[in-house]
Amino acid sequence: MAGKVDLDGNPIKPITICMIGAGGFIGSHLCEKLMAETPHKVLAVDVCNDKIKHLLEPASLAWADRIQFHRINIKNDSRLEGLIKMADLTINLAAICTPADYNTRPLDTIYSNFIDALPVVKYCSENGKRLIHFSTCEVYGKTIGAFLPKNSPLRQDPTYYVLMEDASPCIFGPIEKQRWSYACAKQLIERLIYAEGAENGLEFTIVRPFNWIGPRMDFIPGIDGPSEGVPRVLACFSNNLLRREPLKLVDGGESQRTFIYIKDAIEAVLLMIENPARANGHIFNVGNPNNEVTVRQLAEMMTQVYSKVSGESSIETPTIDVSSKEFYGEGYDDSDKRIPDMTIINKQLGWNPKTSLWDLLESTLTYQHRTYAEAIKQAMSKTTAN
Ligand SMILES: NC(=O)c1ccc[n+]([C@@H]2O[C@H](COP(=O)([O-])OP(=O)(O)OC[C@H]3O[C@@H](n4cnc5c(N)ncnc54)[C@H](O)[C@@H]3O)[C@@H](O)[C@H]2O)c1
Ligand SMILES: O=C(O)[C@H]1O[C@H](OP(=O)(O)OP(=O)(O)OC[C@H]2O[C@@H](n3ccc(=O)[nH]c3=O)[C@H](O)[C@@H]2O)[C@H](O)[C@@H](O)[C@@H]1O
Repeated sequence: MAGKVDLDGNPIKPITICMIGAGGFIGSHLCEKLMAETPHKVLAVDVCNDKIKHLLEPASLAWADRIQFHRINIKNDSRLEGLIKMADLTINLAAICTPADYNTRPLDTIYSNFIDALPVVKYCSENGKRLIHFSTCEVYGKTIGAFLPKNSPLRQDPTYYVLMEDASPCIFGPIEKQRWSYACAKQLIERLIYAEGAENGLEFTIVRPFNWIGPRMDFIPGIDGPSEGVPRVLACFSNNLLRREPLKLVDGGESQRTFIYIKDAIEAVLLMIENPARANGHIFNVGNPNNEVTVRQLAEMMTQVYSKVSGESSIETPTIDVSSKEFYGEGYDDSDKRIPDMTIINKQLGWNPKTSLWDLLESTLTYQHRTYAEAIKQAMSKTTAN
């Protein structure tokens, strides 16, 4: 670790990071990376710490004096400002960020993604502290191409679908499509942060993740989350595979996504942390443009990979179609296609994703099988016995 330099050859000084939402999927991987590979300290803020317990206990861990957990709900806790003041950098990950909530709990979604993020921005700005804020690729909404006639050759032209931080518009559906409550709240907090930078000199970086996936993402309903809960697609499909039930394709599974392995994405975040001069003032797409599939193709790949890692043959009807109204309820809508432009992150940080979709699914589904298969079997046999 000693002697590590940044991208411009300057020595990297150890810093203290206030990480809000550290107990979630991305936070847990970022904490792991910071503890294992850097000298930085983390003040980990979250309402729960299940996903980082292995980094907090036992006290004999090599990094024990570099990570502290603070159980704080940022909605209403006066300790937050003190922690931000103690740190050199604040990273805000806290948010409601599962699509099943956007149309069913739009108020909680807007409060979580905008109102609750406001004091964090304000404390950073007032105290002259650097902020890395987690936004989302959903701020782009739908592509321009989605509005072209179905048979238009322009749909094949990247100008109409590649998403660029400094050029693409943000295209959301009507207000009654409450799906967009999340994207709209994230867009407004981005604009506020940008304005704090322009008017008050806030040093900020905004991250727009494009479907980061991997171990510890969300929960498996009925095992480590509510039975009726609907997590993001990786956990939904994992749950179906573990229970040997068909994977549900919403509205035909035609939407397209690019998936990136969490470990590749965390490398990009570490570069932002350790290269402030190159990251400040920028908005970065972080995704893998080479890993594009339709949701239907994702279901087929996951079925094949799960069969390989579990040694179980796949079921006779591996997928079924469901309507979005049935699956998510009234007010759902969808992004059609998400290809990140990589120009800015390449130029500023020289970063590129590495892991193919096949490889990332193999390591992730190996983890899902190892972590949950036994618990699911037991839960299912209990249900049958009752
Ligand atoms: N995973 C992705 O691919 C992805 C994609 C786009 C954007 N993002 C953004 O990245 C961030 C992190 O996402 P994630 O996938 O790790 O989600 P996550 O739900 O696993 O983590 C969010 C964490 O924030 C905590 N949190 C929420 N509200 C809080 C509050 N009021 N006080 C304290 N803690 C609170 C939660 O307990 C949770 O541990 C979010 O802002 C999300 O919008 C993630
Ligand atoms: O990950 C991201 O980059 C962003 O996008 C996600 O949104 P989305 O990709 O729509 O969410 P998923 O739940 O992962 O769904 C992906 C697609 O799979 C479909 N789906 C989901 C679950 C399922 O069981 N079946 C199914 O067909 C959805 O309708 C959607 O088209 C979430 O909004 C955020 O976590 C994040 O901001």
